[in-house]
Amino acid sequence: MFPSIRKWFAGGVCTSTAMLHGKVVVITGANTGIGKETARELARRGARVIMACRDTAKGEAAACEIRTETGNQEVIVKEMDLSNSKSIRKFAENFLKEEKKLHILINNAGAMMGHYTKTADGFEMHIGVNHLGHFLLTFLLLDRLKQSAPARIINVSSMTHAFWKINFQNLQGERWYNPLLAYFQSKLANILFTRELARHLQGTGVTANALHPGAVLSELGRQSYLVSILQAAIPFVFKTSKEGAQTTVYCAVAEELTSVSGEYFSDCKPAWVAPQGRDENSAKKLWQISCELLGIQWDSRVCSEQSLTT
Ligand SMILES: NC(=O)C1=CN([C@@H]2O[C@H](COP(=O)(O)OP(=O)(O)OC[C@H]3O[C@@H](n4cnc5c(N)ncnc54)[C@H](OP(=O)(O)O)[C@@H]3O)[C@@H](O)[C@H]2O)C=CC1
Ligand SMILES: CC1=C(/C=C/C(C)=C/C=C/C(C)=C/C=O)C(C)(C)CCC1
Repeated sequence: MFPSIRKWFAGGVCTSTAMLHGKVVVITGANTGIGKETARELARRGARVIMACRDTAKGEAAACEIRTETGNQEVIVKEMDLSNSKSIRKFAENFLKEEKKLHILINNAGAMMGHYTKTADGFEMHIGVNHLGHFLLTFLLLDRLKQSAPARIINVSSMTHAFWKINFQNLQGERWYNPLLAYFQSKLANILFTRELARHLQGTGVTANALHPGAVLSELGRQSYLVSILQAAIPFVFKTSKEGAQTTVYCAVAEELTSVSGEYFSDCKPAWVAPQGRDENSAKKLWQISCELLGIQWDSRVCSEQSLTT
């Protein structure tokens, strides 16, 4: 009985055997948890994997393990702190100098905080790292993705997007604050961003999809009492990080998703999106506010080039 219950909690498995020789992948937050297991699997499939990590020592330890296990020496660590737009711009600038192709961008990194904190740019940490950091990174790397089409952008969101809304009157939590609600808001932002991004990318050969990895026994709860308690109290309902990486790997490699864009997946299949994640007006409003906060103009070639030098 127990193994079958455990198998149910383990969730969907990516059955595609597609290999990725000659493909370049960027994964944020790849030093641990779901990101590390995604990096391991894509390296095993032959991709050149750039692990974008804020702590390069932790990143190098993970990369070394992956290189040894898979025999793929093209697993590279680069520094990027999503809580600092200067660091994101520096990463993108170096990447564009060094890499001529980018086929898969996986916006995986995620912060879950226990109290109010701000990024170096003064944004509330959840919206700053989980949404705005990835929004800026995607903007800076988009031309390379378009040049490498067919290409894919994958945003790791969460089922918790359904538990809250985008509070445009209190986006940065300055009026009142709850860290868990701020996390939920940022995961909803991931879905709305994906939706609007897919619309912008129509006809470019670049797709954008979002996903829920499942409830995963990773380091995500390190600063959240609630998640730590859940992980300790009911560990059997949580996936391992390898199980949690399956839907990301599916979105990255599945042949049937080549021209699927703007969708949301869980357990390697399409999943239900809460009404607030399907709201086009919110998606457009969030897009516009994100551009304003980051000082970027998405559709302007001139600004896109300037943004790399400022
Ligand atoms: N675990 C779960 O149950 C669920 C997770 N998710 C999502 O999955 C994704 C991966 O999370 P998971 O593997 O579980 O969590 P982990 O905490 O294990 O991994 C998160 C990764 O993000 C990195 N990160 C955090 N802040 C920053 C930053 N400022 N700049 C760069 N990297 C950063 C971490 O780096 P470092 O090690 O240096 O802190 C780490 O590599 C997240 O987006 C999360 O929201 C969604 C639903 C459920
Ligand atoms: C109890 C229980 C569940 C546990 C859910 C949990 C523990 C979710 C954690 C989500 C997190 C941490 C999301 C982060 O973005 C399941 C698996 C739905 C199945 C039904 C019973």
